[in-house]
Amino acid sequence: MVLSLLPFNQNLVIKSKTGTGKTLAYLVAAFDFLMRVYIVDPSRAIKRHNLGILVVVPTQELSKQVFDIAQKIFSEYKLDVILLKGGMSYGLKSQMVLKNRHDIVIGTPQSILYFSAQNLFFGTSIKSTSMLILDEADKLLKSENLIAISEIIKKCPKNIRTILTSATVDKKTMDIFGRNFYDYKYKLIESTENTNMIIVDAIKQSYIKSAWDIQLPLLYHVILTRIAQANAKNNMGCKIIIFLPTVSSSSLFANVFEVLLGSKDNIYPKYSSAGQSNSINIFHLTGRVEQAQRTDLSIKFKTYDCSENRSAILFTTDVTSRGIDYPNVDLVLQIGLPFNNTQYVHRVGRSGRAGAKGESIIFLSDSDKAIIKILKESYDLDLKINQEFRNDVTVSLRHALKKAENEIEMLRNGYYDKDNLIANTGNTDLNNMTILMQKYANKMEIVKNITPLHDLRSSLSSLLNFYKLVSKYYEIDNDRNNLSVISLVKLFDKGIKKPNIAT
Ligand SMILES: Nc1ncnc2c1ncn2[C@@H]1O[C@H](COP(=O)(O)OP(=O)(O)OP(=O)(O)O)[C@@H](O)[C@H]1O
Repeated sequence: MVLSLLPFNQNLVIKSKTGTGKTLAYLVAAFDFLMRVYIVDPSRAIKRHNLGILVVVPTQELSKQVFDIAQKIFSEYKLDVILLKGGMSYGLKSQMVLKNRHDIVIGTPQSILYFSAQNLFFGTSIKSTSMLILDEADKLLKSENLIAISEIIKKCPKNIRTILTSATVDKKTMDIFGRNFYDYKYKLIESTENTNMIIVDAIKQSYIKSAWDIQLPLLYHVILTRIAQANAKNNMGCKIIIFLPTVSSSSLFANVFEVLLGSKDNIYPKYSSAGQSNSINIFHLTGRVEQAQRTDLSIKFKTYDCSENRSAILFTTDVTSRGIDYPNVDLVLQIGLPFNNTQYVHRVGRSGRAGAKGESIIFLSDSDKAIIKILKESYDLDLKINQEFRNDVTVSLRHALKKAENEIEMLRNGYYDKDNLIANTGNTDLNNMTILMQKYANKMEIVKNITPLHDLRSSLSSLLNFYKLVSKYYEIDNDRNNLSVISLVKLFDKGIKKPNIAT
């Protein structure tokens, strides 16, 4: 679509649903533009300190992803693509910029500003930029990034050509851009007539009613059900992304599921059901993970091979919600609320990419319900309750969990034959909630003993802070909600001391 509008003489705003190929579209448009610049003024193509295209993206992961695609297009024509990535030594970055031409430079606002301040040559070359691209423009023009973007734009020439893109770019974004930077005329390219519909139809969306004191066992049930269903079909595993509101809560959940499902810390390997423990890999990626490790994790999850019943589960925060293209993600789960309606859209859009089918389920406690109305109003989206994991499933799960915990209590007090209990947990019949919860409760004993109290504490206070922050947006009753979130502690009640959390 973008190509059909070429040659163009205008700024572009590219808006299309998540996962429909905006990156390639803007890179091809940018490539075409740069070729025209070089034909009109061949000296620009050979001068070392001219910058052709500057691509600004919100995260390091996204900058690497755009770099990989840009290299495929630009390198064919011996054009230089430079990635300003975090964690590179200053000397190495300097060398790259000095040695190479600057046909296309990709970075986050922070890496671009850092490097332009540190390196005189890059600082000078940015003044000659021909085209500026803001990928995930609505995110980049939010208050937290606005100062940095403003600094970058001040360094660029006044007559610069621009491309702004995102699935959720809207008039408000364009107004912010126009008001703060240029008196802006642009050509809007939209891939859909119904501008409200931002999520592709191929993603099946639903919600599950889930109070915080049941989140972990219910999540365990949902994950194992989906994996069993995938295994039954051609021995394939699942790729699942699980979003949590904060870094600490995502760490807590990742650590718990590492024990519940992963191969590490599997203290009693013989209790794991056949083919399960070694075939589920837990990944954990947040902004607090060191950059080199983040890149490594990201590549491993992206290229994960789900054949032979192998599954990968990524616990993450919004660092992964925008633009990141992990192919073949079967399921996106959200525990609790996203920051706002656009974050919901971007998270869901990690599934169902490039025409693939996908699924999204959000776990909502009673206080979280306002999001259903907000999604209806903003995107005309009818989020329906999930029929497979309805209330009666939660009720029977609660019942089975209580029974399993009582059994363990009896075992602890010497009333049960340990081997008898363990033998039950080896059963793989997921339809049998009693057995499933026995298995869960048994593993949770390990979790409770190894989870540091301070992890539980920091996870809870981060959740409470997050909900306080978004309570106005979602019209949440803070006091009621706090009690609900704190009930997550119940899941850790035995084995470790209950923390005293101030509300
Ligand atoms: N012409 C094409 N034919 C087939 N696949 C394509 C085409 N263009 C892009 N893709 C693939 O589509 C997937 C999604 O592309 P991309 O990441 O650019 O989506 P996006 O629209 O930017 O999504 P988001 O809004 O989530 O950032 C990628 O795996 C990409 O390789």
